[in-house]
Amino acid sequence: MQGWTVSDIKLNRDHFRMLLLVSSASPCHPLQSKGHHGLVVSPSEIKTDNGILGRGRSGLLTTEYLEVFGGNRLSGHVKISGAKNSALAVLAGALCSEQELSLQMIPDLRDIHRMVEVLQSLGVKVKRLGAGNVTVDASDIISVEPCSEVAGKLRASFFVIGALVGRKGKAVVPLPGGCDIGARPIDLHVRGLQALGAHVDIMQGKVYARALNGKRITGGRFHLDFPSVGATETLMMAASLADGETVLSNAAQEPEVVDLAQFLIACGAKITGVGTSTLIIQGVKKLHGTEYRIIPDRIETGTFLIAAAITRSSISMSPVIPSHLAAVTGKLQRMGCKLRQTSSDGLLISPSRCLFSTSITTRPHPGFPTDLQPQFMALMTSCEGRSVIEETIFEGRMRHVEELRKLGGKVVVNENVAVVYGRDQGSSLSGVSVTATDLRAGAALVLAGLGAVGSTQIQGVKHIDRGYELFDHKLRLLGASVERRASLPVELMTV
Ligand SMILES: CC(=O)N[C@H]1[C@@H](OP(=O)(O)OP(=O)(O)OC[C@H]2O[C@@H](n3ccc(=O)[nH]c3=O)[C@H](O)[C@@H]2O)O[C@H](CO)[C@@H](O)[C@@H]1O
Ligand SMILES: C=C(OP(=O)(O)O)C(=O)O
Repeated sequence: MQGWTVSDIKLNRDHFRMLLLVSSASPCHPLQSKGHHGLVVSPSEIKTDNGILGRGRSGLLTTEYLEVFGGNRLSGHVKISGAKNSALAVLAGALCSEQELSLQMIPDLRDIHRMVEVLQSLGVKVKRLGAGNVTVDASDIISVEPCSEVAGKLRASFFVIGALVGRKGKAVVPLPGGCDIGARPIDLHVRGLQALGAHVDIMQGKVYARALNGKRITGGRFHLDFPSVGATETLMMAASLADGETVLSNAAQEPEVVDLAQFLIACGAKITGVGTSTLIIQGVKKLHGTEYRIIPDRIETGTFLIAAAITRSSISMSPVIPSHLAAVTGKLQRMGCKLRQTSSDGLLISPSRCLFSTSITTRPHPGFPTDLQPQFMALMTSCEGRSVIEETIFEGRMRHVEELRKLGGKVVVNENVAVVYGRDQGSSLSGVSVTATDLRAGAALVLAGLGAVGSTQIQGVKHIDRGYELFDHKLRLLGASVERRASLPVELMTV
């Protein structure tokens, strides 16, 4: 196929939009390859002197940023979307089923789009029916190697290794991407698959796994040194289609792991101990079709609770499963927020004007979730007193600190412990341009902007779009002043 190259030209807005349309094609089916000199319009990456452009919601590529004017009080109700991390795991799990599946509450997110592309590259038929309803038909798997270019961009793509090894006896899966919050090795996935009867090699960025007997893995016993969410999910999928019994001990108990287990059970898997640290899985020959509804996103819920707290506003939200958020709501209550269930799945938060400092230590579920740590740090800068955060899950999850400092947050970090000084102790947020380095860091900066004086511009919106459905739109509906702005580059860089 012929390449599309452009050299030494200035592009006006229309040229640029045309190129963006071209470049919104799937990287798994590129429209063009690398040329000689000049700009190469690659589907995944367009370079400008501003950096690499992100993919916008409309399918166009733009360098977008969010502008938040702080100080608005929020009010009203927010609809919570389906859980990103459940939906991703269930989409991987869909590979286990030989019949069509009907999934509800699948959020419309960048990571979900990528996961769909990963499945499509394996021959899976996915139809988006709107309003979070999706059908997935993995009856005909034509490849056991997902498209590297997309799979390498998200963490959850790696989880397909379990489903493929279970269903087809082999898989070749690229090392995963995901948020840049630590080394994030995959040793537990690999050792677990070996314990279940697979031979695993890692070569040139790809993991090759195959059943030792050439056909089906056998199942086995595996103790996870750490209750890894992803490794538990990978192994649960593989074990569901193994020839024998599997016992996973020290398994993760996160609601998203439970959701995947419930989904697999609905497809005919035999799993007991769901929600505990020991999972016993009797392998079955095949899984069948089902209808399944994803749980509401507890991290999105927590983010909106913090949005209310940082603006000292009362808002309600649904659907919510309060038990999924007990560690978070407990902390908010101790800081001075009133929380009330308004219905079986509705939650109302009313913070007092003065919130007090607290301490959090991130832990596996039911402990405080690491995915809400950056957002909580933003909130702590607005409280009275000195708060302490200990991050124990990811060694690199403090990158938001530098950006919060630019906004006027006083935070001192020593290894994995951050001391956050409240507004009576030197923190005083006022708007400035900051950059999201990962998904939750981005959310934290938006929340900080809501509580800051003046205009905060958050660059790196592509990270936020990976995991929050219509984040800025939902905030606007609550009365926040948040605008998504596109900064079109004047000139594209040559490569
Ligand atoms: C797509 C998805 O569901 N992402 C979530 C999932 O990520 P993910 O599944 O990657 O997180 P894990 O629970 O596996 O990671 C937790 C810790 O275990 C370590 N580890 C993990 C696997 C392994 O083989 N070896 C190893 O050492 C990691 O480096 C990390 O320090 O759970 C995390 C912890 O709740 C969340 O923050 C992520 O949002
Ligand atoms: C870390 C996260 O996602 P991922 O594991 O996909 O990088 C997250 O959702 O906060």
